[in-house]
Amino acid sequence: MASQMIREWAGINTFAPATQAKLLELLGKLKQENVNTLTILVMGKSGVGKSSTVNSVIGERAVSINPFQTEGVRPVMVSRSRAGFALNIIDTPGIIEGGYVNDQALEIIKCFLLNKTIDVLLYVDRLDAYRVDNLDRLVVKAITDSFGKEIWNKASIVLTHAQLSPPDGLPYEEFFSKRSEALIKTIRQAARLKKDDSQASSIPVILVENSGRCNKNDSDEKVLPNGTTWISYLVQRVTEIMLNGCKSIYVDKKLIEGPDPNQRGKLLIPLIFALQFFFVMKPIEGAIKKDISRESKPSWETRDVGAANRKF
Ligand SMILES: Nc1nc2c(ncn2[C@@H]2O[C@H](COP(=O)(O)OP(=O)(O)OP(=O)(O)O)[C@@H](O)[C@H]2O)c(=O)[nH]1
Repeated sequence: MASQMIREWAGINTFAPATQAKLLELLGKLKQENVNTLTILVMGKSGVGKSSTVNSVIGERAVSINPFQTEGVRPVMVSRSRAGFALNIIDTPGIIEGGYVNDQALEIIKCFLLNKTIDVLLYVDRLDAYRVDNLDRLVVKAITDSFGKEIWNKASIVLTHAQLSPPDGLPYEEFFSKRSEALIKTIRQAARLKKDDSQASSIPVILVENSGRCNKNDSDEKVLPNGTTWISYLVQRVTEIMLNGCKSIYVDKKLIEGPDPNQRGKLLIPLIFALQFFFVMKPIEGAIKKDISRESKPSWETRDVGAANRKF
């Protein structure tokens, strides 16, 4: 029923014909694999370009953009359908406020996601930020604590403001690769991903330029300084993540609330009692018995016993 209410994805017609053709080909590939719905969650710090990226991908101004960081805004799900395929993109507000994770904002996002399935997470940041700081770690940790480590198997980093000239004459690719490595390292550390976690070493990084001044190639497609036609590249990477064999994340009550504190450790109680009995009670009992058997009776006790015997 919900799919009947989804608006047609008309924004795709605003893209260059070459981009449209690639997107429709990718949607066809998903449908071939029996994927008819794709839900993308967009998260990141405030003002990094999350909403702008949603609008760029949808091809219309579906969510509002604010040049000033907005706090306390609710998540928004933009749904569009095309040829029987439903695309949902969930835009979320930044979760950092005053240098800390805003728990209330995080709770609102989690409640919004209840009973939804996250197929792909786009973790958005800016390419033109020159270092990774504690805020990045806090956001990554909050995402991991909320949806589990597995969310990173379904994630990609998105770096906006990608039409830049790197500082100090650094080649574009070198700057991009250094920025990506720093962010991937931070995600691995903050999310505590181990080397054998399937996607830990290969979180894809997608470059995005949301500005209307983004360059275009001869086919009128939006193109980055490294020659990537980024809209179709983004959808291609998203398709690959969708089909990468790792499970999508279903957000249920248990995931949001964490394990039931009343159940936590309940199974360990008999084991703890058994250990206490064998390794604490028994040795103490043994020691007491040994002590009693070794005890030499005091002379007054022996004397009294002798006197008492004589009386009888
Ligand atoms: N030049 C350039 N500007 C961008 C790009 N992406 C976003 N912006 C600008 O950055 C500002 C913030 O963008 P938003 O899309 O509102 O960022 P957000 O992450 O959704 O922000 P919050 O909703 O506050 O968390 C706006 O002024 C955008 O126009 C980009 O790729 N290039």
